[in-house]
Amino acid sequence: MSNQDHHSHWDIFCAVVDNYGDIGVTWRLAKQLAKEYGLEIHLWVDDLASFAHILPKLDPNCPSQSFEGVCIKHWDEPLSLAYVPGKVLIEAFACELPAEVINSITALHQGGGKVPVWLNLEYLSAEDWVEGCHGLPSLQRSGLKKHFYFPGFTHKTGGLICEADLLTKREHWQTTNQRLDYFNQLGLKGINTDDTVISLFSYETPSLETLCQLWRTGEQKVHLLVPVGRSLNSLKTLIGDTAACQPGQQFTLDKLTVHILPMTDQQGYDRLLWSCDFNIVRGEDSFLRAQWAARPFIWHIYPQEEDYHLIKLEAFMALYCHNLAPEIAKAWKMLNLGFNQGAQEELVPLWQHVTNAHPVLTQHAQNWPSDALNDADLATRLVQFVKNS
Ligand SMILES: Cc1cn([C@H]2C[C@H](O)[C@@H](COP(=O)(O)OP(=O)(O)O[C@H]3O[C@@H](C)[C@H](O)[C@@H](O)[C@H]3O)O2)c(=O)[nH]c1=O
Repeated sequence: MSNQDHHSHWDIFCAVVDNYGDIGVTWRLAKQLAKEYGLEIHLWVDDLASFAHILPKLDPNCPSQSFEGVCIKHWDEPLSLAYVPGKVLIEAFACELPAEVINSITALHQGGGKVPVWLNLEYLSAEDWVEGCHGLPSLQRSGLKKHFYFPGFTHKTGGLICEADLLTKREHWQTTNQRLDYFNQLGLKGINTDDTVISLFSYETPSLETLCQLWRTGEQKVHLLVPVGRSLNSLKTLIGDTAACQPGQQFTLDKLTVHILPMTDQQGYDRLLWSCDFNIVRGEDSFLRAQWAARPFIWHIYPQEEDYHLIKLEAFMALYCHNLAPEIAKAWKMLNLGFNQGAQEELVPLWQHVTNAHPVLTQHAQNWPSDALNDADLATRLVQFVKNS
């Protein structure tokens, strides 16, 4: 037995492909495992500059630093920091692990040592096949075994990331009506109690032009809160040169006010979602956080080749609408599908339908988290999975 057998830490490797979803998901998981399970977590990230957008305190030039009980390490090539095998090795979203890591666990295996439980954390999907693939082993040429870990919405999958106290905190925030104070803290001006507030964190789509025109000419005052980033590219016809937009700016056009926000840390973004009447979210992590925010939302799913993402969208919508009144479910689904397909005028009646159904959709959104979580969240199931491995 080598000395390395005694290391109990977990390593999570994350390659930032584009956007913030890969790092967003792994950072949430790392924080939760450290806080709720007292685990020593090493989060290896190849792009610290991107990470700093959602963790502003991070120093992109520092190779090793700790926040919220997680040791964040720079994953460069060749690896400057030594990798020491721990209890668990997670490769996020099939990222290719560094050669040093593979060599190290292979040598350990060949020497008869105890190798880490090796998992590939997959993307979230509500499709049926996920249940059958969750947990399956894949035998590597080296003789090592890697398991596929699939997050999901049913009890036969790997579950969904949700911190133990999150829903209680969110409920307290909403019942004590902290949103106007929060908007003030963010420096947003002119939002009154009865105004409609919508957050926007999407990819580019012409649907936004149509919705903005609708909000502009409606009866109700609408505030659109837009963190700097890709959504702004779709607001050019509305507010002009969006490349020059700075956080803190706001543009009022008839009944619509667009507020440009800075990106905040994840806790700040959660609070934004909890504070809005409606959220437009994207990708994987903001999509899930909008569900925990218990408010109606549109999901702009990450586009994939041959429109595969639309299959994933349909699978989720079918699950989400399972016990929603059919007429409302139909309008909400068509609104989501249309938004993802860049629909324009067709969205107008759908938005109106969804707005009229806002109280029903909000009630539905409040019931959803317990249905989605089933018996346990992802971290709880993951810790159990490792114990059983
Ligand atoms: C707007 C905002 C977001 N965030 C966080 C929330 C999330 O953790 C993260 C955004 O991630 P997502 O919502 O998943 O959207 P994304 O588009 O950034 O990420 C995507 O990346 C692709 C590579 C993946 O394949 C997709 O599945 C998806 O995850 O940014 C903040 O922390 N502060 C902010 O102000």
